[in-house]
Amino acid sequence: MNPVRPAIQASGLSYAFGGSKVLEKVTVDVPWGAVTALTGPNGAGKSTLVELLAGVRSPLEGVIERAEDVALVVQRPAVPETLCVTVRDVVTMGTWGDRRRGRGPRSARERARIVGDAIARVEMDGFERRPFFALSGGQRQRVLIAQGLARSAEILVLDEPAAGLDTESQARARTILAEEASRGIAVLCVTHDRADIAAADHVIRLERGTILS
Ligand SMILES: Nc1ncnc2c1ncn2[C@@H]1O[C@H](COP(=O)(O)OP(=O)(O)OP(=O)(O)O)[C@@H](O)[C@H]1O
Repeated sequence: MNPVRPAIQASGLSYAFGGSKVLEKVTVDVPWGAVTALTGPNGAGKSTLVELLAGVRSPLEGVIERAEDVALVVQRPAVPETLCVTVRDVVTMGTWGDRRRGRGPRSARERARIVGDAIARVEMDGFERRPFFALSGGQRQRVLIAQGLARSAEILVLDEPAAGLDTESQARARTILAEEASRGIAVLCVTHDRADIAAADHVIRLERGTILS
């Protein structure tokens, strides 16, 4: 983590689906040690922007510099019953990300500790052996947040992590993000929630594919 450079620096990002422009020369910095909320109306381009920032999509134009690996928490997916992964499996997948670089857990015991801690933080302990498909939408979302935490990445990007959560779980998710930022990592969170926006250290507003200053 280099405090001089932002965690993510992106400039002049443009993106289109087919012929229709979704992002138009967007420039954003994501700072270290803070929660940055990304907000704006439906269709503004928030998911597209976080996918570009996380490296899931490539921009048509513009430059993105990431100081570290990014953990991306996607919106809760619908999963078929034939996908027999458990809650523990889904969270454990979060620890696989850095195997190429030898940065993952050093032992099975360490992996189990990371996974157990992440599950406990989203208050899903007791559900470890449950099939992921059998969870409610909000429970799946909490498990995906735990997967993001288990990545132990320096940059955490979440696409509407509070969608479908009850009020108590939303507050818990907000606390978790603040805790992550307070240990110095960069947190970028797409949200429509007023309390999330009020609690964020920085707010980026996107409207029709451009940043409102
Ligand atoms: N796979 C796709 N194919 C074609 N168009 C798409 C696709 N995904 C998104 N779009 C379009 O790109 C625009 C931006 O979508 P995006 O999902 O980034 O918005 P958003 O701000 O995240 O919206 P929401 O708040 O509803 O989640 C929308 O007009 C949307 O219809």
